Amino acid sequence: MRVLVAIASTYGATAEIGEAIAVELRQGGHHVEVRPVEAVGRLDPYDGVVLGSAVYIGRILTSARQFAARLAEEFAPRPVWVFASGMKSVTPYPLGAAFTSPVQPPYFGGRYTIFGGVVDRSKLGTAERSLIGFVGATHSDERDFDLIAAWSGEVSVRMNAYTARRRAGETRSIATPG
Ligand SMILES: Cc1cc2nc3c(=O)[nH]c(=O)nc-3n(C[C@H](O)[C@H](O)[C@H](O)COP(=O)(O)O)c2cc1C
Repeated sequence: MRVLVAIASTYGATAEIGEAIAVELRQGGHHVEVRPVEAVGRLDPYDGVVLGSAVYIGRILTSARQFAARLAEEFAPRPVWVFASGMKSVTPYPLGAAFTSPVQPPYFGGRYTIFGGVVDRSKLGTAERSLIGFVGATHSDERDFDLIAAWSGEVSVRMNAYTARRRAGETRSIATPG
C-alpha cells in the first residue's frame, strides 16, 4: 500500500517516531512517505495514513486536529491509524473521544496509542520551561522504539489485510455486476 505518515511535531521527537514507523512499514512491503502535516497536499495518492502528534498542555497539536478534519472529509473510507507522543505520567489519554471512540473508518477503533516522548530542556525557552513544571513533565527521553516497532508491525499487517479485503470486494463486484 502507499502509506502516508503525517506528523505534527514541534521539537522533532514525534517526527523521529514517524521515521521509525516508516522503517517498519517499508519492511512490511509498503511504499511510505513521511511528511509534516502542514506539507501534505493531495490525499488521494495514498491508500492509508498514520497520523502522529506531540501532546502539549493536554492536547494534540492544532495542526494535527486540522489534518484529522481533512482526513474525515477527503479520505474516508480508507484506513487511518493515530498515535500521540507525550509524557504518559502527564497525559495518559490525550487523543480525546473524537479519535478514540471505536467508530467506522477512517478511524480504526482501538488502534490509538500514546508513545512516550521527549522533553529536552535545552531546546525550550523560559516560558516553556515554566510550563513543563506546571504540567509536571521532566527532562527525559521516554521513547521505547521496540514498542513503536511492534505497533508499526501490527499496523503493517492490518493495512495489508485491509487491502486484501478491498481487492476481494472489488473482484466480487466485477464478477457480479449490480
Ligand atoms: C511546554 C510543554 C508542555 C507539554 N505538555 C504535555 C502534556 O500536557 N502532556 C504530555 O503528555 N506531554 C506534554 N509535553 C511533552 C511533549 O509532548 C513530548 O515531549 C513530545 O514528545 C514532544 O514532541 P515533539 O518533539 O515532536 O514536539 C509537554 C512538553 C512541553 C515542552
